[in-house]
Amino acid sequence: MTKRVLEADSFWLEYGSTKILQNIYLRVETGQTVGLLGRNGTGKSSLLRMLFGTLRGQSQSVRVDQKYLSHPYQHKTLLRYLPQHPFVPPNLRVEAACHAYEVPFAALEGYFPELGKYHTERLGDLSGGAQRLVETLLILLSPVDFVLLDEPFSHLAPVVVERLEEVIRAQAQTKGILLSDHAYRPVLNLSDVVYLLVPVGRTVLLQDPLEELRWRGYLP
Ligand SMILES: Nc1ncnc2c1ncn2[C@@H]1O[C@H](COP(=O)(O)OP(=O)(O)OP(=O)(O)O)[C@@H](O)[C@H]1O
Repeated sequence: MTKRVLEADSFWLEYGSTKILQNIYLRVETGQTVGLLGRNGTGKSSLLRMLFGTLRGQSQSVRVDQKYLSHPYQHKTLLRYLPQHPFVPPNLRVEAACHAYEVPFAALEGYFPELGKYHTERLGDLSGGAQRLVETLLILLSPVDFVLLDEPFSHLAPVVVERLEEVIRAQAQTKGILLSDHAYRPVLNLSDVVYLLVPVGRTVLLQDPLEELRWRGYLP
């Protein structure tokens, strides 16, 4: 299978006179998981939204296989994005959501048999954690080349996080996965490459992640 490469650079984002992003370079290949860490408010979610194309900054360059894309989200088989907050309409049933995202319900159930009973439930009637898990799987198992995951581990019990790590590992055989989460251990376990977003709005490619995360003040 031919490798595809997603790149972000020249991102410039200001809210009013506050600079958020200004010196960004990030690269994800299919077959690879890339971690994105950073303290609260450094701009990780903004970066992911700009990469997806739904947030426009003062400038941005998103390229796939060296070709510039102005609205990446419009390329249906290219990439999908898991936002931090619920995004599936709460009155939609799980089976209908699967259909909309082109993910067979059996695939969800295959990884998490306990989701089997929710087939005809409305998303909004699930527990917060179950809803988050279903939404994360819808994105992760989508038939696309790249997935952007913003805090996929939040709201999940540790045992579920561990199993979700396995799903990410399996999907990263063919997809490029950009993973941002404060649960840094799973991020470091899974990632082939790790970037740290440091103030003001600059990505640093980490050579020795644990060591550098300590001396840069991300870890205590
Ligand atoms: N619409 C907006 N208007 C003004 N400021 C905003 C807006 N959206 C985000 N910000 C600011 O931009 C900064 C970056 O926010 P963002 O959510 O991207 O950070 P983050 O690194 O994802 O944070 P966290 O780890 O806490 O989720 C924050 O200081 C936030 O307050």
